[in-house]
Amino acid sequence: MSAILEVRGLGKTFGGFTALNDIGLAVAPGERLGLIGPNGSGKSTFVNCIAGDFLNHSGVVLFKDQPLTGMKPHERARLGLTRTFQLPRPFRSLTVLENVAVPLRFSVPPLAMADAEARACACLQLVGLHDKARSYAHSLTQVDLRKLELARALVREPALLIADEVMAGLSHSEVDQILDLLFAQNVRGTAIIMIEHVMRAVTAFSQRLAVFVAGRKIAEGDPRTVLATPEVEAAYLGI
Ligand SMILES: Nc1ncnc2c1ncn2[C@@H]1O[C@H](COP(=O)(O)OP(=O)(O)OP(=O)(O)O)[C@@H](O)[C@H]1O
Repeated sequence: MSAILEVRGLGKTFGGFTALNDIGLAVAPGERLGLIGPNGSGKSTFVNCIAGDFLNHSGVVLFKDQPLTGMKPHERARLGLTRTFQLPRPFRSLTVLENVAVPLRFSVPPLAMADAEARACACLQLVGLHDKARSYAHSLTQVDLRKLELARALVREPALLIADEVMAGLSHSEVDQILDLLFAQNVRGTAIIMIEHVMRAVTAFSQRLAVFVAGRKIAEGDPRTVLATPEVEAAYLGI
């Protein structure tokens, strides 16, 4: 099969500022791709353009060979392209289970409540939150909020998940929990783009690495090779 995601010539400006400049990137089905770059290099803007939260000013995004132009985020999610947000956005007054069931209630066709809850339960089992299913989202710890954010993105069994800094601020062992969870989901067939500043996690996880600096992709390929290139060392690691 061809790439599950193919981005060609993607550009995004904010007023006169160019946040993304002619980005091309492809992800294979089931692949684990790391996307790194300094603060402000355009990683989240890239995610927002792919997920449909931002309108790109040039270029095209193809998912399963279909151009996504004009499609809203929920329509892209229905196709199997989901993302997490850097700051988890649960419905704080709903329970953990209700939060995960909600996307299924609005799927096409919508699932009945009992079916949605059964699938949500299975997903909570996968991310290790099943014992907190009846807790309210506002009562969760940071790591559990990240797991809930992931569960909400994973409950539809997406073909591609974009995990945008899901490990920020977590302890060493909490990072390992999230890594295990992402590896397990990848084994189930989901391609994953990991955007992360936690370098040990992104290098352990990624089969391929892409590096953004100032809105441009400056390197892409095998992680070791990419990290050893002088341009990446200079621009990203500040060496
Ligand atoms: N809505 C917006 N309006 C104006 N400028 C924006 C907007 N969103 C992002 N930018 C700018 O675009 C650039 C890229 O930001 P972006 O958040 O994509 O970077 P990033 O690589 O994800 O950074 P970080 O690692 O800190 O999350 C930054 O200079 C940022 O200030």
